[in-house]
Amino acid sequence: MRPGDTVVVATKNAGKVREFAHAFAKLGMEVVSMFDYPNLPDVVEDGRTFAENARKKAKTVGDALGLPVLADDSGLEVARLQGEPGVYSARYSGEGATDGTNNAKLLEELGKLDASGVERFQTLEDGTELLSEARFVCALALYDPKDDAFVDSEGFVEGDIMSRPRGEGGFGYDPLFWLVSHHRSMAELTKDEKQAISHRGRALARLLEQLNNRE
Ligand SMILES: O=c1nc[nH]c2c1ncn2[C@H]1C[C@H](O)[C@@H](COP(=O)(O)OP(=O)(O)OP(=O)(O)O)O1
Ligand SMILES: [Mg+2]
Repeated sequence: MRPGDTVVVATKNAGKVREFAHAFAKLGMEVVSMFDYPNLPDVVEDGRTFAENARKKAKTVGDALGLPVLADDSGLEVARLQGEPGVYSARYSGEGATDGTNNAKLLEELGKLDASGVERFQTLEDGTELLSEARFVCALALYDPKDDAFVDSEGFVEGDIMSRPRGEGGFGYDPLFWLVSHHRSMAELTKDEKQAISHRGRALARLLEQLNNRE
């Protein structure tokens, strides 16, 4: 990946496309996604880990196009839900899931838990409660069909799940993800702020570092 290159990202998630486009633009690279290649095969995300799913997406699309491809598999792990929704984050609320229905399902599941015996939750100035510790995970896989080789990386960010959404930025579970460090939700960060601390931003920085070290 060099300035002037076009990076193919094997995703149908518009939020991810925006974040990768923003990050790669700073490096002088353009991003295209599965929205630009409508006839690609569907990828069944049946891996047990984020890393397996990222490789599967990258390889399926890379082999179909005959081009190097970057894929992202990511999700939310919630401590009081024993790490759920994890690799099922995108389909947490079932068939036809949207960010809205997934966020509602998350609050519903946390609402079902017995709060007795649990340490009193922290409450923010506006009355929002912090319901559980959580982390976002992002696995990236860069696949080159020419030599059937992968470069992998991972990134994480820790936060807390909020009892109600705040902010308009980002996507997915961002409005429910509180960052103590910023005293804001992930959806209240600018694109640059999110890139600097997010699971995806960190995974991308690590991937680029590995590529630089090879040259
Ligand atoms: O920065 C993030 N901020 C908030 N939520 C996020 C983030 N990153 C991933 N997430 C959530 C969204 C989705 O529920 C799941 C990803 O699922 P994942 O299968 O990797 O992506 P996807 O199906 O939306 O698109 P695609 O597979 O075509 O890349 O985790
Ligand atoms: Mg997916």
